[in-house]
Amino acid sequence: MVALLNSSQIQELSSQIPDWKVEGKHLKIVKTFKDFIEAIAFVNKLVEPAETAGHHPDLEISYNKVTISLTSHDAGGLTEKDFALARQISTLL
Ligand SMILES: C[C@H](O)[C@H](O)[C@H]1CNC2=NC(N)=NC(=O)C2=N1
Repeated sequence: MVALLNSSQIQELSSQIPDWKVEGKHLKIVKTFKDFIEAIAFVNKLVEPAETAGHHPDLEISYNKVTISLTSHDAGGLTEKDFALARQISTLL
């Protein structure tokens, strides 16, 4: 299991991904698409990087809006894995 990050590490890493918000033990971003089809197409693009990383986002889809929430369930908070996946997801947005 990867180690939990401390608050100064979280502050430093989150400054590199300004589109994402730190909300408690999660990194969050909300992205709006043209319609449900495009929202789902985007969600499908997350499968490959998540499987490769062995780390998976929590997803909420509401019509054309996708909320992505990242946390390390096993560690009980934010780890380097969450930031690595957030940086990767940002390249798809
Ligand atoms: C065995 C496997 O590595 C674990 O079940 C993984 C899978 N993906 C995961 N993803 C996230 N976000 N947190 C986890 O703790 C987690 N655990």
